[in-house]
Amino acid sequence: MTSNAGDKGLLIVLSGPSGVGKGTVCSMLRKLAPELVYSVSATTRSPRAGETEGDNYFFTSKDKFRSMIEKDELLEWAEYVGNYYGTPRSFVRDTINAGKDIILEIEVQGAMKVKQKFPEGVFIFLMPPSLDELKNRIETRGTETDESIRNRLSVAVDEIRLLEHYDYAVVNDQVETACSRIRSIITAEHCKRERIMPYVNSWMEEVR
Ligand SMILES: Nc1ncnc2c1ncn2[C@@H]1O[C@H](COP(=O)(O)OP(=O)(O)OP(=O)(O)O)[C@@H](O)[C@H]1O
Ligand SMILES: Nc1nc2c(ncn2[C@@H]2O[C@H](COP(=O)(O)O)[C@@H](O)[C@H]2O)c(=O)[nH]1
Repeated sequence: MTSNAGDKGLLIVLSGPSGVGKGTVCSMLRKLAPELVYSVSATTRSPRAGETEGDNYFFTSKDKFRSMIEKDELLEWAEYVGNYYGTPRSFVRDTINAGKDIILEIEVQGAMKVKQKFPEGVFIFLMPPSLDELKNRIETRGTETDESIRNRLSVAVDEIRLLEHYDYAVVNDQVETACSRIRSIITAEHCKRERIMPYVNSWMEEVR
């Protein structure tokens, strides 16, 4: 959904532990809600099979990543299980200034940094139906080494503890249902921000 002319778009942050299904939910949202814009992050991790430059991530060296930090080109960045991840600032700024809604799919440390800088953002935490199911999902995805799975699961509980700092929790039981919940949140946030009082006042003038 795009905002009224002249208004800024929403900055939506989708976080949650590794393997909960953030990427899967975002892929389906891309189909169901093509008007939403997706922020592509920079990372120092290696591409997985099937991942492409500029679509999944901007894959960068540690030196290049440090230079992006020094030049203040990142809205936020974090170190996550041995690699750096960060959100290019200019794309986010240009998108919301153009009145379009943008989604950042990022981990919790980065989300909290965005919240400090941009408290008017919409912060959504994607929850697994259970910790066993989270483990099952990250294992069956088949992309991580045993060590990476252990590291990712070991930070998951601390990540879930930060849930209270988010505006919404969405359980990813079924992908379609989770997408529908997220779309409802976006619609509600637009309704909350629309300046309806001028319209209401003009109707009231007519009935007076
Ligand atoms: N609702 C769901 N029900 C069952 N399986 C799911 C569901 N959502 C995602 N999955 C599966 O769980 C695995 C992890 O999903 P995904 O890669 O989207 O997670 P992620 O949160 O983006 O992980 P990461 O943070 O590591 O990138 C995938 O194999 C995906 O197909
Ligand atoms: N703080 C940030 N976290 C990010 C960003 N882009 C992705 N992520 C998160 O990192 C983990 C690991 O991702 P993976 O692709 O290696 O599985 C996951 O939680 C992502 O959401 C970012 O720009 N900043």
